[in-house]
Amino acid sequence: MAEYNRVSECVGVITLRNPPVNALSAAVRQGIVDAVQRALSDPNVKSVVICGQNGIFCGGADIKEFGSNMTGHPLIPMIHAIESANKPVVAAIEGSALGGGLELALGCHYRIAHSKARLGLPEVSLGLLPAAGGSQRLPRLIGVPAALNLITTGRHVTAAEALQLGIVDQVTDHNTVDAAVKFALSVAGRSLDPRRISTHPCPQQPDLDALFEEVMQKVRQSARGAIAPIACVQAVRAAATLPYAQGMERERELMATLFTSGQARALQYCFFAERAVGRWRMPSGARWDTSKSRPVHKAAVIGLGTMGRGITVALAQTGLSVIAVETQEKQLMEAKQAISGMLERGAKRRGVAPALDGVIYSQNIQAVADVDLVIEAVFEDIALKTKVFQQLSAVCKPGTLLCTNTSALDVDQLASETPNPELVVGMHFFAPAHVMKLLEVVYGPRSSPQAVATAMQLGKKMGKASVAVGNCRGFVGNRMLKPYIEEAFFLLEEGATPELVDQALEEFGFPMGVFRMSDLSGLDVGWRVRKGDGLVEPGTASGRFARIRQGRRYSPLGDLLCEEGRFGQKTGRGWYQYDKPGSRVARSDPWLHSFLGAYRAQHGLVARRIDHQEVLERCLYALINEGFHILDDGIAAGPEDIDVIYVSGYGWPRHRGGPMFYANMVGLAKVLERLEHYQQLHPEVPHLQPSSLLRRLVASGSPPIHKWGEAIKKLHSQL
Ligand SMILES: C[C@H](O)[C@H](C)C(=O)SCCNC(=O)CCNC(=O)[C@H](O)C(C)(C)COP(=O)([O-])OP(=O)([O-])OC[C@H]1O[C@@H](n2cnc3c(N)ncnc32)[C@H](O)[C@@H]1OP(=O)([O-])[O-]
Repeated sequence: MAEYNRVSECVGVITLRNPPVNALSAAVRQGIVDAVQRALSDPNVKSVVICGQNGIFCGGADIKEFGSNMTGHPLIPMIHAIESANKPVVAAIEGSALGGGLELALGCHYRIAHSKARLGLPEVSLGLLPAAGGSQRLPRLIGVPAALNLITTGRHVTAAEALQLGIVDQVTDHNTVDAAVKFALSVAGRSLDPRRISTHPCPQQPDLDALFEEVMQKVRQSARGAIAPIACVQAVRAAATLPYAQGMERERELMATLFTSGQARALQYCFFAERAVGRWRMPSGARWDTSKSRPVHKAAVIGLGTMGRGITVALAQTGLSVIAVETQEKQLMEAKQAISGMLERGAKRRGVAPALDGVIYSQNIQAVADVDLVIEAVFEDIALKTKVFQQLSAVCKPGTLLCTNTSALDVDQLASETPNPELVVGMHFFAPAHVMKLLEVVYGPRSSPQAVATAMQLGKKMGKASVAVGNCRGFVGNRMLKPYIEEAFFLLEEGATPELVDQALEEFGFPMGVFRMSDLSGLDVGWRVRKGDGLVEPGTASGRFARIRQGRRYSPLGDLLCEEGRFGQKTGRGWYQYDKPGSRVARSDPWLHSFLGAYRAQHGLVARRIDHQEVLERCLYALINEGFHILDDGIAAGPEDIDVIYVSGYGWPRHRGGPMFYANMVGLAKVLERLEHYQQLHPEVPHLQPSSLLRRLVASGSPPIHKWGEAIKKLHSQL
């Protein structure tokens, strides 16, 4: 709701009250309408200030209302009534003014912001566009290019940048409401016509068509199938070419195409899923709100290879002091240089001083004796990691949390090498660790809730999307990736090409298909893991048993390429060819195509036509099916955990919501039917065998995704 007071005798102050972000719910909108009416009809009131309680102006329209029929006073006429008021209305912006919140402020005649405030129109990140006049008023206020940038990216700007752009009139370091009241007093009685943004013509832009063409091309390229960014460009074009009223009509039309779209639902699901994973819970019943994290003032990183360097930077950027340990002197010197460079570049981008002094380098593991938390990032070898954990147990002070950055090894096995297994968790970062958002916090059966709480808290502090998952081979992300990659290999055997498979996945929205991604990360990485799994035996890549390993279908295609030294970009040859080792532009390789032909002939395989639909169904449904096994095993607490992992760490297109959300959109019965179809065709492929949880969910009427949690609990209780 919105509260109304009169201060300084003649200033009406309207305070939005809807914790935690004063979202413009129906009650708040009605409260504003009533309060504005009171202020305008009170002869004692000369000017008005609008602000938000608890140091935040307004987080925009209430996203929770989008799922149901919108009721209450509409936003557009509410804002119009403020703009056309005959008394100056000043917005006092603290914390955030986002989406409808900024649109409300743009309807006011003046805007005062606190220096720490953030402003923006992030609707595009929810699959929408600024639909309360923002797409028409912002270009009129700050010009077309700047408005296009803010609206198509959805980025938040600082108060300083907002002042420079002309969005706000004043920035203060003091109490913003007081500053706004003082300002409101100073502008009482002034003409307001020049302050009604909607009445302004849009600043002329030379060569408008060329600008919009260029922006639309860029947006289409980066959108990868998302429709909202394109609609945002079209809405701003309306502002630049049409009178305000017609522009508003165009804004309304475009919003109508987006509001009920599957993409908007997927992106709003992601918004809430990213907040839901912070409310973690373990099968033991331990939860985020009943488990206290330990304070971490000092941390350490053991092993300064690529991952160790990125982790050190991510920790140092939080302001923590970090001990970075590397036993090899040459490696240590190289790491120091690399880390300093990353810290300086990061600080420059964020406009802050680099935290170089926060990192202490050492060759001696003794140096970590008094830290609160250690992250081990040495080479992915269980024997080496075990030795490091034994050394740490001997060196570290009591209570120090021992975390491993392993991407696939058994966290509980490492824990068993220490006297306090409850202090051991996995912190699985993704390369580059100081850039990639995702962090899998892996708990073993003996990890304490406090250890999980501390790792999750540290992840949040590093700005990571931290997801708590159980310990198993490959945890969640890599475990689901395995059947996805295997299906891609099988499709090559049956007639597909890397180009066809990658094109299907990239049109779906992935930044890179399986084979381009494999060339980037290096084919030898997967080869080493398959060797570790005992799947690769010398000389078994040909002959009758080449395509059956451990009792199931196996494709040695990747192994054969590695035996040829084709590791991908780093060798200039992989599934594609590259101009030279290290270059990134993939080109079709005739050698690879004739190799596939020869391989099929050798194994009596006849190539057949494979379409994009089959590629998507086999690769994505195999991945999703593993997701259901993971939910059934309790390794992930809910579908949101899996979806946040895939969207923030594996390139799953955000406008598709994530693998489990996508399965829900496609329909669980359809996913089950297609898996059964392919399983019949390929009985030697166990990962196509539908998960029993999927079967049971379909049998129980395919409940909507937000009901899966309770449905799974109920199904488990019936077992
Ligand atoms: C017509 C108009 O054109 C259109 C159509 C629109 O206006 S569309 C809407 C456009 N607005 C946005 O895109 C802004 C979205 N919000 C944010 O970016 C951030 O929230 C924040 C404002 C920067 C604060 O960050 P935070 O880190 O301090 O807290 P939090 O954990 O994120 O959020 C705290 C709690 O508030 C909830 N919440 C936040 N914003 C909300 C919103 N707009 N509606 C409903 N709930 C919201 C959130 O789910 C969480 O709930 P819970 O998990 O505790 O139950």
